[in-house]
Amino acid sequence: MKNTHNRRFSLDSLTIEDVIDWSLDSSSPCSSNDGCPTVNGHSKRLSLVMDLMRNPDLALSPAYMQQSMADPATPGGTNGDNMLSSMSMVSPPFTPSESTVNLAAEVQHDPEFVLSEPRLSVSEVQRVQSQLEELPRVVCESRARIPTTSGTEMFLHVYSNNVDNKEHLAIVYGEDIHSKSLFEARPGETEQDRMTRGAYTGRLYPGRTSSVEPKQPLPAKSGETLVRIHSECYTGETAWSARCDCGEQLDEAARLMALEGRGCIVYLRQEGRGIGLGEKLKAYNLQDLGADTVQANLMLRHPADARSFAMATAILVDLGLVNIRLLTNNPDKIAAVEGKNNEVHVTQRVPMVPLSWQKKGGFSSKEVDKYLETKVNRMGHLLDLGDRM
Ligand SMILES: Nc1nc2c(ncn2[C@@H]2O[C@H](COP(=O)(O)OP(=O)(O)OP(=O)(O)O)[C@@H](O)[C@H]2O)c(=O)[nH]1
Repeated sequence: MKNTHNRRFSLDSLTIEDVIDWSLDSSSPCSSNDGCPTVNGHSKRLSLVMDLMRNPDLALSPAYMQQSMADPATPGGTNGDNMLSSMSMVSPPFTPSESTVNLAAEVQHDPEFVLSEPRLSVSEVQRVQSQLEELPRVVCESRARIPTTSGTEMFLHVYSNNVDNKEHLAIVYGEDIHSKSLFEARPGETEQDRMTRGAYTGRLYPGRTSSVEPKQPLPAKSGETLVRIHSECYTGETAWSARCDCGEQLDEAARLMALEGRGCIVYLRQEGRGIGLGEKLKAYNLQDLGADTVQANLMLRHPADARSFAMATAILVDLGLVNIRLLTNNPDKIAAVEGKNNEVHVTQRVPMVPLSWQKKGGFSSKEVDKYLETKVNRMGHLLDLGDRM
């Protein structure tokens, strides 16, 4: 194995706090406070640092080194804006920036490249992300009552936001949970418009003319709402995959909320832990070739987990769900969803134990065993493997 150490733009001696201080330092040439252009509210320099922290192996790229070391304030230095002007204005956790993808491709074609583990763990990266990320602005565009095949009804909420163009969702159990942004009056709208987009109290029925029911709306229930923050998984939820337990987790969350008569599943469109379905399928092939889920992502030049949960925090705030019981085994998700300014408070973690482990049905496969083992051993998930693996 070739030694690539001396080719690195070294973060080795820096702590995460050093990196944050450096990128936020208002006396440095490209900070957010001195008029330097910004990306998604952060200084461009900070965005570079975030790219590097998500994928530290970018530092192995000569192009990355050249560009990231270039200082716009240094005479003769490359103007960082040239590179950064090609960066997507969309938050990297949701849509990887062009520059990241291109640089990653270059690393891959570097004959001297040797795959190495990230120097910052997943939880460290997510802690930094949650400290830095501003909450996106979200608007609930519409909602509708959905009777479900289990006999329970829920209200499906569709959100837009100022960060990406995906339709993130909230699946809401309980008529008293209302979206602030949905119910806000919009200029020029009629009662019919309000009912059509779902900004009504009570139930719709043929001939109804007012968005507000004559009787008082239900008093808001206090207490801590059961919440699941779920990331899209086409394979596990729609294509019957036994490689992961995503479908089972979604069904189980819905069942528990139906039992309580109240709850919310925030459904984020960050397929494959944020890398997208096409890349996830490549990761599956690498897993069949012997890699675990973390290694497969890294081999494809993606972070082990490319997700952000700031969107979920913003949606929960919009729904007024600020004290929650969170269904998860992922400690990083708890830290991330609480938000930069503790906008949401997780009062309790409710574990998600596979149904087959509880002897309550479910399914088993050697692939899901490996998937769960990797979550526990490599990503710090809070599941007791016992003597299963
Ligand atoms: N990259 C990648 N993503 C996967 C793989 N298997 C499942 N996923 C994705 O992982 C995500 C599952 O996330 P969640 O179930 O919301 O959350 P979690 O972080 O695993 O933690 P829990 O809340 O404990 O379930 C979905 O986006 C899946 O598409 C895999 O092998 N590789």
